[in-house]
Amino acid sequence: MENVERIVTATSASPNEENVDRALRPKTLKDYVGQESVRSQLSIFIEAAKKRGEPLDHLLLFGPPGLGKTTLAHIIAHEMGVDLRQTSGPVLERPGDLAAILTNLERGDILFIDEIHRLSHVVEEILYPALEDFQIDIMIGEGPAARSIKLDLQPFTLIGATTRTGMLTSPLRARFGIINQLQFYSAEELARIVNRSAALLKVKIEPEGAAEIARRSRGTPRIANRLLRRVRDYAEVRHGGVITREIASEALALLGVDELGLDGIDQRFLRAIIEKFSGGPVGIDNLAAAVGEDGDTLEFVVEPYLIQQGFVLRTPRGRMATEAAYRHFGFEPRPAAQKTLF
Ligand SMILES: Nc1ncnc2c1ncn2[C@@H]1O[C@H](COP(=O)(O)OP(=O)(O)OP(=O)(O)O)[C@@H](O)[C@H]1O
Ligand SMILES: [Mg+2]
Repeated sequence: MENVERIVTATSASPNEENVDRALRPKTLKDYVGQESVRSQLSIFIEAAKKRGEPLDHLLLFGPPGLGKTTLAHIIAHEMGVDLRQTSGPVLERPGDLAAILTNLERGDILFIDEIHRLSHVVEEILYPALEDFQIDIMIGEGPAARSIKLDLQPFTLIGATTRTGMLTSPLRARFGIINQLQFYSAEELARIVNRSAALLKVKIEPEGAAEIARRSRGTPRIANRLLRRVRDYAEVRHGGVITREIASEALALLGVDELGLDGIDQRFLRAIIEKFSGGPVGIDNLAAAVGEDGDTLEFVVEPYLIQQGFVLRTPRGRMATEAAYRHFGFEPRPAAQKTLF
């Protein structure tokens, strides 16, 4: 069962949800909503690479969970007309695991490594010459008889995805020709995504219903699609299936998602800064303890959206709640709150 309180957390929860993710994934760059600058850059790079008959440059995609990194990797493969091999940092335990994949790639193929910041050092070292010269050095045999041999690879494209670009080593980062950051989506873009998903899922939805879901989706397509499915359940049981604005709004309130799309963790996070730490500044570890959540989750999943929305400031001395956060919870802003900033 999905935990209702965490409904707007973007992390993909269950294998079942991954199936839905896949079914709702746009297949072409044209159907990929939003991310204008990334999209227009990529379409030029893709066209140029195709004209030259060369593989695309290695590409790094980063941004919070659920914004469409995996989707984009698949779209690029589709647009280039090549196959995509998907793996992830933690899955590649030994150099041999990666070598096996690399030597099986065909010319122009895409290797997609999710959570690339979690590659182990020894595996990462295999990757460097592979990316640069399409060659790998592997050790054959053991002990004194061990020797290293070079293997040639077919030219390929690496697409790395990460939520935490800061954790990438600089040699690895330097080997990407293209680095793209995905941004949170606007409510209008999310409404387009909700309408598209509703059509695919054969859900009846009014434009205001889609807009309501979009507004409360934390700028994140995965959350928009998840909320759509929850609201659909509610509409089917209570209202004969059509999602109107009122029904969306009622259902979302029931799910603990407030008018701005903030869920249980967001609310506890902001309230803790305000109520337990007098508005901050407070370090992420203290906050994690107060909220009962893992610090990394707070920093890389919860906080980015709250910062983007102007509820939290990240300062050298820690996190601070802004006036907007005080007002959102109906508190009088702390008089000194803004002054301590400077
Ligand atoms: N630009 C987009 N247009 C339409 N739908 C999108 C877009 N981006 C993402 N989606 C939808 O959101 C879902 C989640 O996207 P995706 O799995 O690509 O996110 P992700 O960035 O890889 O997340 P994670 O960091 O958790 O791996 C997909 O199923 C897809 O349907
Ligand atoms: Mg992904």
